[in-house]
Amino acid sequence: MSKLKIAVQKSGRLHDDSMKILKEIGISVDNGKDQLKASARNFPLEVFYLRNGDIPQYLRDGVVDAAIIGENVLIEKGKDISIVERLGFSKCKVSIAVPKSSDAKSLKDLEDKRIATSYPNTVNQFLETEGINAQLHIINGSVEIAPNIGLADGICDIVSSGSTLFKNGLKEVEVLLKSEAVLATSPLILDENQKLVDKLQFRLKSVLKGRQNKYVLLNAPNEKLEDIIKILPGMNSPTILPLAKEGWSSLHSVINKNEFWEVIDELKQNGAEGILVCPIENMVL
Ligand SMILES: Nc1ncnc2c1ncn2[C@@H]1O[C@H](COP(=O)(O)OP(=O)(O)OP(=O)(O)O)[C@@H](O)[C@H]1O
Ligand SMILES: O=P(O)(O)OC[C@H]1O[C@H](OP(=O)(O)OP(=O)(O)O)[C@H](O)[C@@H]1O
Ligand SMILES: [Mg+2]
Repeated sequence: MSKLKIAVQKSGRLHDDSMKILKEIGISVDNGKDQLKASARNFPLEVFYLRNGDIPQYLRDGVVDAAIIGENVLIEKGKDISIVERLGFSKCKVSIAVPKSSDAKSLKDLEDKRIATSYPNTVNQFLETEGINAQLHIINGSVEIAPNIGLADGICDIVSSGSTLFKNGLKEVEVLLKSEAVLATSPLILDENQKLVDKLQFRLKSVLKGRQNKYVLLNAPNEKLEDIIKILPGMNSPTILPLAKEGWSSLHSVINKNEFWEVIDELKQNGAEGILVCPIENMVL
C-alpha cells in the first residue's frame, strides 16, 4: 500500500503547530527528536522533517507529496505549487519597513534606494508591478538590522507582532502580503496519494471548523428563551431541553467563538445562568 510523504518543518515557527494539527486529525507519529523521517502508526503516512525554505523544491521534484509550509515561502519560491488548505496558524505579513526617521511612506518612496530582504522574488514582483527601481540586498536572516548598519534604506521581511521592527527602530510602511501555514501538494502527486491527501483535508476541515466554534450550554427561565435566542448570533435552531426546575430550560448550541464573547454580558442581563462554553474537537459538515 502506498504511503503519503508529507514534509513538516524540522524546527522553527511551524514545527509545533504542524505536529499538533496532525495529532488533532488523529495521526500519531513516532517522534524521535533527531529523526529526519518518521512513520505514522495509524495512517499510511511518512513525515519528513525539512527546512521550510527547502520544501518548495522537494514538492516540485515529487520527493514529497505534500507539505505543511508557510504560504509566504510558496509565494517566494513555489508559485507552481498548489495550496490545498489554509491552516490558520503562523499568521504573519511580509512587509516593507524603513527607519522611523525616514520620510518614505510606501514602496514607491524607495525608488533608487537599497532594500535588504530574504524574499527577493516577492519584492521584485512588487517593484515590477509598480514600475519602481530599487537595489536589492539579499540576506538570509537578521534583516531588520540592515538599515542600522548602513546596508540598506529599507527592508522587506516577516512582521507579526511588530516587536522586531520596534526594537530595531523601524516602521512598517507597506504590507506586500499576508501569510499563514498551508497544506500544499506536489504537482507530481500520484492519484492514489491524492486520495490520501483528500482524506487528510476532510479531517483538517472538520478540526479547523471546530476550532472556530464553541458549544454553549446555558439555563434560562422559559419566558426569556425567545430574547436569548435573538441575542445569540447563529443560534437559529438551538436544542431546548426542560430542566427539572419548573419553568426553566437548558439551551444548547454551536456558536462562533468570537461572536459569543461579544454577547456574554447581554445574555446574563437577559436571565441566562450556568453558562458553559466547551471546545469542539471536530465539526463534520
Ligand atoms: N514572527 C512570526 N510570526 C508568525 N509566523 C511567522 C513568524 N516568523 C515566521 N513565520 C512563519 O513561519 C515560517 C517559518 O519561519 P521560521 O523562522 O521558523 O523558519 P525559516 O527560517 O523561515 O525557515 P527554515 O525552516 O528554512 O529555517 C515562515 O515562513 C512564516 O510563514
Ligand atoms: O513582528 P515579530 O513578532 O517581531 O516577528 C517578526 C520576526 O519573526 C521572524 O524572525 P524569527 O524570530 O523567526 O527569527 P529568524 O530570523 O531566526 O527566523 C521574522 O524574520 C522577523 O524577524
Ligand atoms: Mg524566522
